Amino acid sequence: MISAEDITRTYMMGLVEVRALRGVSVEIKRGDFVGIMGPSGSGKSTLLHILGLLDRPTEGSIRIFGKDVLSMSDDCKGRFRLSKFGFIFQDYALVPELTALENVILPAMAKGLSLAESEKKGMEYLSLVGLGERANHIPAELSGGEQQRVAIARALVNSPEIIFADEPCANLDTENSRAVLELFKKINEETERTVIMVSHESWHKEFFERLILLRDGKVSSDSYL
Ligand SMILES: Nc1ncnc2c1ncn2[C@@H]1O[C@H](COP(=O)(O)OP(=O)(O)OP(=O)(O)O)[C@@H](O)[C@H]1O
Repeated sequence: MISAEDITRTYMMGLVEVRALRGVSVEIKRGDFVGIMGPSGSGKSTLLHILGLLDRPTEGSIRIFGKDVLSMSDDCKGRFRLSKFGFIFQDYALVPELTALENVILPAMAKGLSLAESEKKGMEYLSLVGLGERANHIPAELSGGEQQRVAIARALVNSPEIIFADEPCANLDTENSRAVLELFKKINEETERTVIMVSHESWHKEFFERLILLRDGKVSSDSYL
């Protein structure tokens, strides 16, 4: 489903070259629950952003659902992301002035659904993450764990086939982290959604089905657990 070959990503910091990825090849199958782990600076977020089409590699090729995604225009990539991908970031990235429901429906409205349809779907996903009763609260009135669950509902609202999560538990305590991981596992098992998640907590491994370890911008191991 995702086939990435020989991905490199070099950043220029003035005259200094930072080689974040040095030739990464991965094949991700439909329904995989993949953890990407490795030391700080090993290239985990860079790889996630590249696979999620939020960043371009310096070299390499990526096919997603058989499409050569790197040759797409930015507009086309945007539409592709909106219909096929859901993103969850460590800082939740919610709009502070909007209610939980209004935040959740943003991708559905951007995709062209009517307000009524978007709200119906939004409520469905807020209920799925256990926040049906908090739909009219703004982020400041919710705990960190609740805000992350709103972000998860938002990532799911367009029924994406692939969920990309960049350290989604970084700001959560163990109990809330476990709730988020259990939710991913449930979504993965019940709907065969692919989940690709960056983490640096070794206990998260018990939830993953497959673990890709990065070291110095390369894959140091890749195995089903
Ligand atoms: N926008 C950027 N400009 C310059 N260098 C960058 C940029 N983004 C990442 N890097 C560098 O690329 C390397 C890999 O970064 P990346 O964030 O992918 O690592 P990571 O494994 O996710 O790290 P962490 O666990 O600390 O978040 C690091 O050396 C980082 O400093």
